[in-house]
Amino acid sequence: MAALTTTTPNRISETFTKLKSQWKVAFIPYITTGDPDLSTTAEALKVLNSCGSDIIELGVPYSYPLLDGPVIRDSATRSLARGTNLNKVISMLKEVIPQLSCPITLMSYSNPIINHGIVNFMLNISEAGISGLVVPDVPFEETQLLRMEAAKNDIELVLLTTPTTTRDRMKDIVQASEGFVYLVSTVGVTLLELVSLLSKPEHVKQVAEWGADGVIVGSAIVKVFGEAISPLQGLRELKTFTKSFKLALIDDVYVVV
Ligand SMILES: O=P(O)(O)OC[C@@H](O)[C@@H](O)c1c[nH]c2ccccc12
Repeated sequence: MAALTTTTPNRISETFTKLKSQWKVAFIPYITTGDPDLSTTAEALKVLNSCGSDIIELGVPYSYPLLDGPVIRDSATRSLARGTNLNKVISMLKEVIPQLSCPITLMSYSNPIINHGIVNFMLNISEAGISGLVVPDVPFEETQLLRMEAAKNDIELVLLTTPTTTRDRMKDIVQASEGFVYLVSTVGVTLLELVSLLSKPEHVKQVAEWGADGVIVGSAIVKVFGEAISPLQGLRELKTFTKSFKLALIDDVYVVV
């Protein structure tokens, strides 16, 4: 049982330590579970894994994804319309994660977690092989219970900051966050600039050159499935797309200071 093992080889923090020692920047694609359907998500995870993703961020669809942009919001709506729920997500992950070599971070709004029960949720995702968790709608001050239950199950709880987070609060968040600290580039003008920036491989490269330890690409990847004429076509495009992003990050040597 994963929850009881003392050494989890696939910790997010270990992945970053390894990449940093090689002067590499983590490539982290985001996809929404169940869009277009759960079996395609399972295949997409295998494609992302085999194309060199360092970590994969997987979204649990939610009906009020207030912190998401239009592309991810639409993909959550499509997924929920197909009947995706947390139990189905967990069962799918139990099957697929053993076939992957990169760690998976789950992204879920607080509501599905609370409905499932926090204690059960952490136990179940840990048993499924999940390594990290992002809960974007819980303010840092209210993350204590989540952090405690995550720690019991060897799940790294990733905390978020934004460009407007005060210095003092940011210090506390950086100290408490596990795996990595998620700098959300989605406030005001920064939002528009950075979101549009991260839609092409060269943009990812630019962010890496600014000194980030990793880059997360969500909307641009999710769009591939939204626009594909079939799940199979979506998977094909996902492959090409992921390879081009990954290539942009490895075709140069970065010195991150
Ligand atoms: O879509 P972008 O701009 O490429 O960024 C990834 C981001 O969408 C993903 O990590 C994410 C999905 N849902 C979120 C909620 C809050 C913050 C971040 C997220």
